[in-house]
Amino acid sequence: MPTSRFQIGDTVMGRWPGSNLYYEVKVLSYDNKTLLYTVIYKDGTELELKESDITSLTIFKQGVARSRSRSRSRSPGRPRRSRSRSPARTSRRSSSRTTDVRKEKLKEVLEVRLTPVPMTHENNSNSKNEKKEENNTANTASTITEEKTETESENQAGGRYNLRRRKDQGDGKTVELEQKTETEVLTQTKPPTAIKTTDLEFGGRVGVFFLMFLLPVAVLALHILCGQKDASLQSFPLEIPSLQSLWDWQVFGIVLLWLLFQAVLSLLPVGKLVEGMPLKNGKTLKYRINGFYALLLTAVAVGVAVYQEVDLSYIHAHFLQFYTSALLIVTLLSVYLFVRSRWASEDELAPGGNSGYIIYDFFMGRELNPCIKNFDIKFFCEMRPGLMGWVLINFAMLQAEMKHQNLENPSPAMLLVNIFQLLWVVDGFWHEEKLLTMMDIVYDGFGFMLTFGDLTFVPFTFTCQAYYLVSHPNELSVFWIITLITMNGVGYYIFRKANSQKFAFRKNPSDPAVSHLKTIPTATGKSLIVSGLWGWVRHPNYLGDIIMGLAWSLPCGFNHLIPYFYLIYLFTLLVHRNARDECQCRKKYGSAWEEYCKAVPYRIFPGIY
Ligand SMILES: NC(=O)C1=CN([C@@H]2O[C@H](COP(=O)(O)OP(=O)(O)OC[C@H]3O[C@@H](n4cnc5c(N)ncnc54)[C@H](OP(=O)(O)O)[C@@H]3O)[C@@H](O)[C@H]2O)C=CC1
Ligand SMILES: CC(C)CCC[C@@H](C)[C@H]1CC=C2C3=C(CC[C@@]21C)[C@@]1(C)CC[C@H](O)C(C)(C)[C@@H]1CC3
Repeated sequence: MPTSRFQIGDTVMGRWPGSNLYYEVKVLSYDNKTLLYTVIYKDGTELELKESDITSLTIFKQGVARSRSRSRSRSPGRPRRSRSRSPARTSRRSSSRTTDVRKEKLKEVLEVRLTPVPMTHENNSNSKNEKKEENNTANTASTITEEKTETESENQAGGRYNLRRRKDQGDGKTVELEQKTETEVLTQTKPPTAIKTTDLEFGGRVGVFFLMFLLPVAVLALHILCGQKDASLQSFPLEIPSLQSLWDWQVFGIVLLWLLFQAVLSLLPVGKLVEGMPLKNGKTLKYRINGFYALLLTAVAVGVAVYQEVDLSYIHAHFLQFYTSALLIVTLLSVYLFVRSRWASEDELAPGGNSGYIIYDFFMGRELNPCIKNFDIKFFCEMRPGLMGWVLINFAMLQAEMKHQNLENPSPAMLLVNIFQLLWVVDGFWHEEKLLTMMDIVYDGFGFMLTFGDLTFVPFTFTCQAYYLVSHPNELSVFWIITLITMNGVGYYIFRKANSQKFAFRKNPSDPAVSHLKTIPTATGKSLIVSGLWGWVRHPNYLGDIIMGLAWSLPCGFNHLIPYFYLIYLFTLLVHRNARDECQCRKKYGSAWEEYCKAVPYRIFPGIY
């Protein structure tokens, strides 16, 4: 009969899963069967820990004192080796790695896997920055991170991997790893088993099956409605196009050339090379951040084409054919992605697209970062052809409007829609690097949903206001123009300020631009901003985006609902995304998140819970 070393009620130091940080915890109970202690952290989080992840207060203090004196006596020339629990930190490391560093990285990755959510948005923080943020939690946490010597770290490694969350948070994803010594981990030939997706989104298999047909049909319906004289929803379906009119080989060729052109631009050796977030296998992919240059070069190419009297209104005249061509490419690409994922190692699979159900996994995407050599197909599709295509199509609609309505200059409504959306796209490319830390890149697989979203949904629905205005002119008074410019400006300010503030804070909380902000410390060492925009609502960046979305639709007037499609989509997507993100934050930050929710009760809209 095993006996426990620590007693119920004892205050001891417990390791936080996925880290080298020790916190003061209270022992709540001991399970003789699993040999696990249930402990409660000061922030209220309850976890199950192994005995080897618990140490008594006295031994812990002696250990810290010993390692401090050791670090003091270290020769000044020898670099201090600091270990991180953050996957982001590793992204700054030199690409020529030593075996030691690789080992350490693998350990970190394994540690990170123990965290309830296999992702982090923290980006490129260096050890100094991270340390600063940890200091925010100094009142609750003690860290031996900096003081650890290599031998100590490695000795400890053996017992580090099976910290277990006390409660499965209901996400159905495995958060437990078998205990392995570091040597076992490094010499194993097979990567650890991938997390199986059991918690299905979007209504599961049946839901995604219908979505897969509904989405393309909905976009088609939107086109038909936007393009026909009477764009009211009641008049649907009026002008159903013949099957023949949906296809044109020349258009298909143009779409292929566009994709190729954007792919070549993305490979140009201009712009900085940055490392993405560490993958499960410990590797990081390198990305060339040259989207802004690619946008400029695309603008030059389009300028030259217009100068050569290429009639861009061709895009308007063949809009449906462009859509069907893109849809065919999306379908073929999704099949390719699904088939190639059969050869992907389990480690390369996305946590959300590995249910074992073909339809579901095809839709959600099995592989996280499908690459051809160094070319990350997902990262490319997410930003390049769709976003650039959006701006190009808008411009083509502007030309089509002048042609169809015999105008010498584009209408103010068309100009506003073009300028507002161009500003957003330029902003996206200017901050392209930040995309690397987003949920879509770090967490979601690349399947039909994202390929469809990136290559057809973005260019063919985000352009619906401009498409609508070609055949539905709307006069705008000066008052309206000023109101819309102000609205877009306010939305953009909130969107940009909130995103930049969070990014700067995650990078370096002591940055003078953000150091004045009030924060709530969390047990993970990261803090949550609780003042300024992030103290107003819990997702101010979404609010800014929605205000902009409204300013993009209002220029089309109030005659029809159809130009408000983007706003309705954005609202639905961001409300769903907010719920998804909050669920993950609750798991990541436990009671600190609850405290944040109490301090900032509104989700996206001020005054609305
Ligand atoms: N137009 C469109 O189609 C779409 C636009 N977008 C836009 O993209 C942008 C990014 O969106 P998205 O990635 O979804 O979400 P966020 O940029 O809001 O990222 C959410 C993460 O931020 C961190 N966080 C949350 N609250 C706080 C806080 N108080 N203090 C510090 N960190 C906090 C958490 O991660 P951690 O703590 O781990 O850092 C959380 O997981 C938004 O502006 C959105 O509007 C997004 C989707 C579609
Ligand atoms: C119902 C559809 C299939 C859903 C598709 C959703 C996608 C179109 C969007 C999901 C998140 C996106 C983002 C951008 C584009 C649209 C998609 C892919 C974004 C890259 C655009 C540029 C911005 O600056 C951004 C903030 C980086 C956006 C991030 C999210």
